[in-house]
Amino acid sequence: MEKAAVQGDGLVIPLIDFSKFLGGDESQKLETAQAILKGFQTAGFIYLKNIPVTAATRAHVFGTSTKLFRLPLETKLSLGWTTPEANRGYSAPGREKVTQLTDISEVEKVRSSAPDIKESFEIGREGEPEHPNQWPAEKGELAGFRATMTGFFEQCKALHVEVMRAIAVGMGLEGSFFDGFVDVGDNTLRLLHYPAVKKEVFQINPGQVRAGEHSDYGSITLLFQDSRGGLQVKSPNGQFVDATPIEDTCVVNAGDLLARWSNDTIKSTIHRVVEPPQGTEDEHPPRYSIAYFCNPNFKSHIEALPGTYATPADKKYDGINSGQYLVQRLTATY
Ligand SMILES: O=C(O)CCC(=O)C(=O)O
Ligand SMILES: [Fe+2]
Repeated sequence: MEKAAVQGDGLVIPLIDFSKFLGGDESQKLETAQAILKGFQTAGFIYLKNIPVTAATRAHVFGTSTKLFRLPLETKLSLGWTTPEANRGYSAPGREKVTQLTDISEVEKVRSSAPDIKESFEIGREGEPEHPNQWPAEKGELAGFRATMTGFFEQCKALHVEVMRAIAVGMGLEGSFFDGFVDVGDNTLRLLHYPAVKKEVFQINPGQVRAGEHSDYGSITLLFQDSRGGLQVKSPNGQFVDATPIEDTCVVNAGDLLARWSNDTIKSTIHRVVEPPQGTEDEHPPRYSIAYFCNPNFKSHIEALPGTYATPADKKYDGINSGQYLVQRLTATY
């Protein structure tokens, strides 16, 4: 077995070679699927290496993301995020305060005390006439932006399908069990930029973070981080543990809807982004990351998966529509 990607305070996040699921023989496939499921059941997080999204593609997408955030604020604001139903476009620093709080007035209080130091840009599935993506003008540095991002969106969509196949195999279900639940690609590609920030900002306000603690909402999230660090995952004992970047890996975490779908046999674990651990300068350099939030098709009805309960009375949650669930969660956050 591979050395764990992260280990501390009772939290063990495995590092898993995904090529052994995609291209291995039957026993490698099964063993890898079981390791993936176990990672989601115990930590809620895994690191995958040897995924089909190449290092060159990832580097190109990060470079393109950097260019977007270099646009004048005014231009970015003209592409602004509008509604939870659309969930597309630009959010300026302080706009979204991710938190576990669902009471709007509580969220408001937290937001005004220490807003997240980040800006983001969300891209949804193409071909939804009611919710078009907010593309920047294809000129100068931004020429090719749309093609780059839609291409990456499709690759991540395919990776979601494959990770769900691994979960199905791990659970002893038909490998294709989830295919009809995830084939539409009702997912969100979020480009994230955490601007350079003076270290004293964190000293003056001990509650200051780059992104507040939260769990994700959907099935799984594919998270690509640069080499800066700062991502932390909450351990079963309640401490935040550094999820240190490992080159050429993708961090994958389970979201609340997958936890619910699995009757809480899979964990959706709290995480956040704080001041990076290292650095001798008086300012932290910017950090870029890319989160691809996967969801079951918005039309899907989500209720406890076969094998996750003994009798119907053991089902912890009522069935719920995937799209409605997501809009509910987003409404509480923005
Ligand atoms: O930037 C990161 O590393 C994490 C971002 C995140 O957790 C989120 O946007 O949900
Ligand atoms: Fe997250």
